[in-house]
Amino acid sequence: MLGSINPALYSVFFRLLLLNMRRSAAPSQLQGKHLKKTKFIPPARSNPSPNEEITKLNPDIKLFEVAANDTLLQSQTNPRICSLNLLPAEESGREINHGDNYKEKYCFEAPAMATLELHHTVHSSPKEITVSKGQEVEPENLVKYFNVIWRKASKKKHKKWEGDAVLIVKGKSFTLKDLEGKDIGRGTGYKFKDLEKIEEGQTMMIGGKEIEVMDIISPDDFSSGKCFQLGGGSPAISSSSQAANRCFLNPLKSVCKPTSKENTQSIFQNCKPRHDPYLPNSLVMLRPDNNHQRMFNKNCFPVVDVVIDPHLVYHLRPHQKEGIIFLYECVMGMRVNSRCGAILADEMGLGKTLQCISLIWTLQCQGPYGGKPVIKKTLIVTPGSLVNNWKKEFQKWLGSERIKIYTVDQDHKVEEFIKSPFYSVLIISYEMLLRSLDQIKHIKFDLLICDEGHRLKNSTIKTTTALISLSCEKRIILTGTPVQNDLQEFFALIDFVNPGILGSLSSYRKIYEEPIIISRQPSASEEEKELGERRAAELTCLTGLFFLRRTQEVINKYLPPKIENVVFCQPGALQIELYRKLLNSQAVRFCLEGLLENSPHLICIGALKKLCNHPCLLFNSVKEKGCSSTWDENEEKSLYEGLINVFPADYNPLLFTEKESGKLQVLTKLLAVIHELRPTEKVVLVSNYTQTLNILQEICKRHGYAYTRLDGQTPISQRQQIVDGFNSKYSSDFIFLLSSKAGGVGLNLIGGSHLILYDIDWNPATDIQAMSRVWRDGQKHPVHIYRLLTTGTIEEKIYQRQISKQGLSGAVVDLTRTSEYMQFSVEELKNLFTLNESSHCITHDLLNCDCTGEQDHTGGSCHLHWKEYVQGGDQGRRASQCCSSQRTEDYN
Ligand SMILES: Nc1ncnc2c1ncn2[C@@H]1O[C@H](COP(=O)(O)OP(=O)(O)OP(=O)(O)O)[C@@H](O)[C@H]1O
Ligand SMILES: [Mg+2]
Repeated sequence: MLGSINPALYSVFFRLLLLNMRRSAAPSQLQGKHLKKTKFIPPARSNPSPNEEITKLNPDIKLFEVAANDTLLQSQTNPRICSLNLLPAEESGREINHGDNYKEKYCFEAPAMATLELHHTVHSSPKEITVSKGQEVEPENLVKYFNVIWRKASKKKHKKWEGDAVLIVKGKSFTLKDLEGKDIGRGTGYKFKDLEKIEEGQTMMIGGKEIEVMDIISPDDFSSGKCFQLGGGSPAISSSSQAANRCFLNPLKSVCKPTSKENTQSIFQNCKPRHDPYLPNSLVMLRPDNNHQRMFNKNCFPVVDVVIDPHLVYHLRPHQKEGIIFLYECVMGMRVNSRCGAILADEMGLGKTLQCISLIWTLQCQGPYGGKPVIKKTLIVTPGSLVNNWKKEFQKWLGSERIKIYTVDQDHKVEEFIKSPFYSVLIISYEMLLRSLDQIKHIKFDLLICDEGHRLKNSTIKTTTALISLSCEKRIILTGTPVQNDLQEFFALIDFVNPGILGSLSSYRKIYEEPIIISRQPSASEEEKELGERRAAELTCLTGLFFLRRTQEVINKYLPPKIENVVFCQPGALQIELYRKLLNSQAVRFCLEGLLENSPHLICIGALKKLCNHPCLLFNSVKEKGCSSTWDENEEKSLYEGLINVFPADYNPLLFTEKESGKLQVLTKLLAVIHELRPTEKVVLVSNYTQTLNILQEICKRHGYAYTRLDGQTPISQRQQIVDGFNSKYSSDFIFLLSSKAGGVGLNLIGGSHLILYDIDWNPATDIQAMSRVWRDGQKHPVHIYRLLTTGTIEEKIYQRQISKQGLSGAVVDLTRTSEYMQFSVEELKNLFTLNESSHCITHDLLNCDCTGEQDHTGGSCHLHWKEYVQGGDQGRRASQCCSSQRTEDYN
């Protein structure tokens, strides 16, 4: 009986396992200053004129060098740089609050690569091996690297150099690589004496190619890959990147050009910061350096401080201030010369929306040159469920008068936005964007924000190609779960925001992906490992300039505590019998023998997962397919054959009972306890399947719980209303039924303080996203997360896989990856297709926990066994495990 449940029982309700699953990403490395490299200059013009020298520093060509070495140009006197500056000269060194870690502006956390762990370890450079005779290294092992230019051997009079290359001399052999990393020449058997003598300026014939040695490359520059970035025709400016070239256009040109002399004068006279930069808490953006001014301030407007609206600053958390500075510098092309893209990959709930709103509001009203606004129109593309959430956030932070927002839905077409001069921000879902692309293409957007942008990981999908086709060069991707375990997908995100910055895909593969992947293989040699690590560090360094990720730790102190519980539930009798039968089916046996084609294991896995949720979910398939005579459904037939006899003869799936599913039984008890003991608190109940949500909805009805529901069928226009209704303190809803596919990302469900994940996904990122819906800014109560797992079944195995993957990678994984892409070995399938009935909880057994798992809970005694340990490196997080035991029968 509900009334008789002891409150203490609430806390020890089930077998618990608390695991803190994420680790902080380590900080990125400061990008070092690169030495200026000799470039590919045709020999006849080997003494460049001063102008050419400047051309060499054109960011299009010397991208990484200039990005890291801004001072190079600043120190030069350039008469074209405006000297008119309304602030006194000495002011340039004044104290203005540029945010907490302003000084370390390039030290934000870099992208953490999950499986490939592309991060952070900058290893000492490989020992330099030279060919000098005094050394004891065997000649065959000596390696030297050179920048060279090359051309085919020819007797023609007017020969042309064809390009830059890297010459690698090892012992008696050499390899010539172009700047995309491809081998373009090889040779062996050379006299050691000849190779030993190679020096700058020397020309020689090697492998049918004439080369001229430009300079020596240090082993460090070779292993980091820098020597490939800096040459002429640098991959950083590959032809794939039209947009990259467009970055050099003056971002202000459409909004900043003064139309008349008077206009110019008035700009000069009235030009002052919109907000006072000297107030104690003012947040002032970085002033453009001389290089930037030369590029973007063609009209020589006075430089004015850009100051974030104090109204916003008042609310901003420290990490949000840093985030705004980061975004500002990225989109203004101040971090990587003339590249205007950024990826803000803060973990869920850190307020990426507010950071973007602050940026939009700032750029729309201000600019560093003459105070003229940098942008006019912004396009925000977001999942359907979040369109109105964005609008609401704009209103929350800026009210409805400051900025006019237009959201597109069935009844509000893009045409309205085009016709009206009032709106400056267009918010649209990814689906609607594709439908309205023709109209959208004709609008000039100055800033593009792609929320939950991990979906752009594939450059060939329609959404990505549609967005790439928009001419806007200031692009921001927002994501709480960036693609981090696949280097190609990572490339797609990077290339979307800063097209061409990593070169072409083929050069990226040769220079970064291949060495990194090879270095991770167990068979990798020391040399390969070292090379892979160096390339990974270099890649992290480059992308870290415009990739920012902070973990939830930064907001911990503003939020109430969060308690994560993993609840292991014993399966019901019907479930066990059906489960055994499924595992004995011909389909499963064939899978284990590798005898069937077309991934039949996915059908088997799907059936087992349904069964774990509730046997009634399987009944219809069993009835239809188990008895079907259609040849096509042979595989499913062989899975379900004979199962119908396990169900009671008069079984009616509509009249399902709680007892038939261990998890459902636990769930109903849990809901009852929460309802009784915390009557003012609400529950978010999440499933990956609509059919399961139907069952959960039926449970709500049976128990008289007021509920609301959001799934894929809910019209987009109604979604925010449903969310607002639930979050309102006046709402009588006790339960929010949520489909993780439809509403797992981005939603704020702070009205609920209990979140129950009814089923588990293969991809931990999906679960983490769903779990982050309630533990967010604005939450008033301590948050309880419950993950329900059926003991001994496939659910426990998936959970273990999740933990081990996260443990290994220490970072999130790709949100969009589903089981269809998963490969299983026969061994893994054997493990998945086993029912462990002998143990109460195999996960608990694997943890080697001291607790016996056999506590007696009668009388409400709480026997919890705690272990605390520190995970990770310097920023190691506290993770807690709590093991307790309870059989579901105890609650009958
Ligand atoms: N400085 C702040 N003070 C108070 N509330 C804030 C602040 N910043 C953000 N919030 C609130 O926190 C909630 C979460 O913010 P937001 O939706 O922007 O998170 P997010 O980073 O986009 O997370 P997700 O990756 O899940 O989409 C919102 O309700 C937002 O209004
Ligand atoms: Mg968001």
